[in-house]
Amino acid sequence: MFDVAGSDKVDTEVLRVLLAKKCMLYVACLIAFATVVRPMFVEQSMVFTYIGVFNSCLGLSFYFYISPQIKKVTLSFIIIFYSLLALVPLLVISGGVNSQFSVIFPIIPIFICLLVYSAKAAWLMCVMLTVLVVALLVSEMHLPNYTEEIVSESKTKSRAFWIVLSTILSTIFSVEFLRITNIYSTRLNRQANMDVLTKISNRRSVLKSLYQIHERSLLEGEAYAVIMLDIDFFKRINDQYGHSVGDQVLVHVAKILETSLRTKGDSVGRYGGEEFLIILSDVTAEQAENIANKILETLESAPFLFKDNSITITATVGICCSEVGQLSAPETLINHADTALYQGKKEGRNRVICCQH
Ligand SMILES: Nc1nc2c(ncn2[C@@H]2O[C@H](COP(=O)(O)OP(=O)(O)OP(=O)(O)O)[C@@H](O)[C@H]2O)c(=O)[nH]1
Repeated sequence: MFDVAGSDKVDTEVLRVLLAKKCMLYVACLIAFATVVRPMFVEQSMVFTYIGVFNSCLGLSFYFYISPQIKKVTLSFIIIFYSLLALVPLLVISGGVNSQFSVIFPIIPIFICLLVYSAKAAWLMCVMLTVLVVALLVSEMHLPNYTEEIVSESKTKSRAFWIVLSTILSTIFSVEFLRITNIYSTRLNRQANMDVLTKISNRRSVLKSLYQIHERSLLEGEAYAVIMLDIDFFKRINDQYGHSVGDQVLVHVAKILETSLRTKGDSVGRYGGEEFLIILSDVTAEQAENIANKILETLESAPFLFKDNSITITATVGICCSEVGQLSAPETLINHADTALYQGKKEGRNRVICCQH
């Protein structure tokens, strides 16, 4: 039953890093392939072969170096560094600004946006490429002409201008694309984690918080509490006032629960139907029991007002606290809290039961 929250651990960041890693392998293989095949069709200096071998080896070493744990900033720098290290010698020996390889420039910021998802990295690459074009332009008369091609100065300048312009344009478009996809992904993420009716976290999201709190508690040696809260005789409210009033009661309860908790460290979500899951971080069993009792008092003292009716709401709570040093799996704590909740229902409802595990 916890598959959804568990699979969230493999988040989009990790997938992006794996994609970047794969791209590094493809680029290395492509360069190696071009290094072997190109001389079969075009007469070329051995320097191209040496650069090709160097570039594919460099790409392969980055492929092995990149791991899912790598930081976004490091990955950005690797891609920028690799692009420049691969391009500069190639451009120097193949005609500088007039090289056939300079057309690759505008594609690089797009790649960076797709792989690292960083507008800053894309702009940094754009600036580096512009500096490179200017440096090649300035140093042209000082560098030996390996291609022995004669291109007029005005044509070289015009080419440099268009390369820089298209690199800037492609950076603007890719950064804008990134901004729009970010807006959509934030919206989708919010929808995927929110309960449609009560607007608090849904089951998936609260379970995710549970795993996060569990992992933090393991690291910091703190205890946490899992609380299952179920509204008493909710079916009667539905039957007596209708489902839409039942829905509003759920919203009312969700609001009370949300305002009763600390904004930092605690978490509440709708677990299903009229059942809510609350996670309290860094608490003792006694503190958790006090908080749960307070929540029940608040619920009872804040009836749901509907037309001329006042619906008093009570709930039953089952609590299970983790033990420092021997933290049970979150699943076990939920099962124990659930058992305590049903014991509370059997004993007459509107009460808090702490599990003994
Ligand atoms: N209005 C509304 N009702 C819901 C929703 N989800 C579940 N329910 C209803 O909640 C009721 C739960 O009924 P029971 O499981 O018998 O629980 P109860 O009446 O609260 O009784 P106890 O839990 O034993 O105190 C059912 O009638 C469901 O149809 C919802 O989203 N909106």
